[in-house]
Amino acid sequence: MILAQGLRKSFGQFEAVKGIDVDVRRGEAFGFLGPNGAGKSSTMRMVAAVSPVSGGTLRILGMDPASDGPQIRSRIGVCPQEDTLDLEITVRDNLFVYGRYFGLPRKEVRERVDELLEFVQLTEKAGSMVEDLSGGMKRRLTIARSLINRPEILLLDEPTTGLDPQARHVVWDRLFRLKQQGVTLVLTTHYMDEAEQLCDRLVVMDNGLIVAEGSPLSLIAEHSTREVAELRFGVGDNEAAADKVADLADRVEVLPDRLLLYTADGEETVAKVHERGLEPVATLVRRATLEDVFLRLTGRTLVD
Ligand SMILES: Nc1ncnc2c1ncn2[C@@H]1O[C@H](COP(=O)(O)OP(=O)(O)OP(=O)(O)O)[C@@H](O)[C@H]1O
Repeated sequence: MILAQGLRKSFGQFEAVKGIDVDVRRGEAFGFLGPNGAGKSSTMRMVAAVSPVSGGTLRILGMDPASDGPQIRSRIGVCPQEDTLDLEITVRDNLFVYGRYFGLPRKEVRERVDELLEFVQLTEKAGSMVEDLSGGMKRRLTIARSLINRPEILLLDEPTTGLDPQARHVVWDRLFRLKQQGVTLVLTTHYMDEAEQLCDRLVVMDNGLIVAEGSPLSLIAEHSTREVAELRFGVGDNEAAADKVADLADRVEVLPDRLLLYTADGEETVAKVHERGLEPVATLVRRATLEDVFLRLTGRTLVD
């Protein structure tokens, strides 16, 4: 569906994407995970055929965005990071006007709009002005709008940024359904839980480069132990404690507010920490996540 080889994007002297290889297959949910500024949006804009490629090759549905932009854009859907809805017209009219841009006949657009309102659970809000919607409703409307042309690929740039947990789950649920319907999903996110929930495969980006790729589970298996014991000591005591427990874990990370011990059995490790006479203020044993993968690969947390 999407094939990039050595793909680059420059803004003047600054290189935002420094040569990445990506291969997105039909029907999968593919993610770009990385912190702010990693180059995710720049990549998405090239894939959406709205930003020219600076180097390397890019094919979308087998076509070249440099020469086949309109054909590509007619077969993909784009849900941008910022809601770009028209605030001064109704929910229904936002979809209707957008559908007409695609040159669809009125009757067909009307039917499609009803279908999409139902799909994103906004039928009851059809006559409301957009400015009266909650953040989650606006995001669902933007998703509905991106689906008006029945796209084969849906590009979503940070689909749940700024939404509260409940609204995020509603968006995730709709995206799952789209995937079940066979739509290929490509999304960017800096939330590792979102990447784990939604993505079959993903690439981890940092500083314009791909630092790892695979399924969430395979990335965790490759770059982390199964469990992580998080220990909190008093302010400034984490470094000193790290030296005393280093041999208890496969790997130790010292973060400003806590110590992470990577180990096969977190509870057992915590017990051994106590046996050594150390008394953390708080302990937590959890399974490893993509956040741990990112930390391992870059030395930073995703939210730094
Ligand atoms: N139009 C532009 N002109 C100059 N620099 C840009 C432009 N667009 C992006 N950049 C820079 O390119 C880098 C990558 O930005 P990009 O938006 O692709 O990152 P991102 O991973 O999507 O992060 P975010 O989550 O913040 O959108 C950043 O340093 C950004 O400042």
